[in-house]
Amino acid sequence: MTNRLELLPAVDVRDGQAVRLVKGASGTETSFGEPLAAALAWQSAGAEWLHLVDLDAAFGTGSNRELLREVTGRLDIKVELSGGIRDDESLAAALATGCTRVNLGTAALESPEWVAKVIAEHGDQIAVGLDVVGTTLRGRGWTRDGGQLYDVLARLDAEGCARYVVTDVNRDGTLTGPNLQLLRDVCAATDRPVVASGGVSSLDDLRAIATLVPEGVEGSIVGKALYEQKFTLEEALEAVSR
Ligand SMILES: O=C(O)c1ccccc1NCC(=O)[C@H](O)[C@H](O)COP(=O)(O)O
Repeated sequence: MTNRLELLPAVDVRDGQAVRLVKGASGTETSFGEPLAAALAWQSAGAEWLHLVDLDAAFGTGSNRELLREVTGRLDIKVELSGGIRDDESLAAALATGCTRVNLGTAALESPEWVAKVIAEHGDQIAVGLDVVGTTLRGRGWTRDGGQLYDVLARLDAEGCARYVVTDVNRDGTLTGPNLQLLRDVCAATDRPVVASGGVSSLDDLRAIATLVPEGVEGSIVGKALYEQKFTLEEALEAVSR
């Protein structure tokens, strides 16, 4: 684990476009244009990671697989691929893009035996997204309840899960700030690195997340704040560099 907070600018793709949702809800999209243009802009600005999401695959409304493969192939930086990775076929396609790791969501809740198998097979290439409301997990593009956070966390820890991407669904895409207490609580419950996701609105939010690095927060995904130009990626990287 590094001492500096890693930043993962997000490109969430729906129907071929980069979009942002409010609270992860289908139908709340604001479009921000070409995914490849956004990804290349973050790379040029100094990003070391991209968090790239196929929202159609997550919601079961289609697939942007070819587009995500093209975007990943055009980048030199590390890519975390998310959305609708739920079985051997979708996992193989995701890993074949050359991404650095994938983020499993629904599958971790609905197919625990498969997830245990792929964690054993792929190790550090598998992260699990813990998308929560209170301490209840949400699956299937965040439309169904999926069990209790700390029960699932204990199970995944025992199976050797390498890392968690933790999202407070009610903060996601709202620019209302990260749920720092949730991040602290998850870090206290696991010795695995945690990637924070959802709600970042300001450089102070990123500085606040960065104070949790000693507790186990490794990185932060940033979406809407960058698209709405609350700050630039260069400013964000500078803010967490010390
Ligand atoms: O990551 C997923 O698989 C996913 C599935 C369904 C709905 C949303 C999903 N991800 C959203 C994100 O990862 C956001 O880009 C990220 O939380 C950034 O949020 P914000 O900074 O609040 O815009």
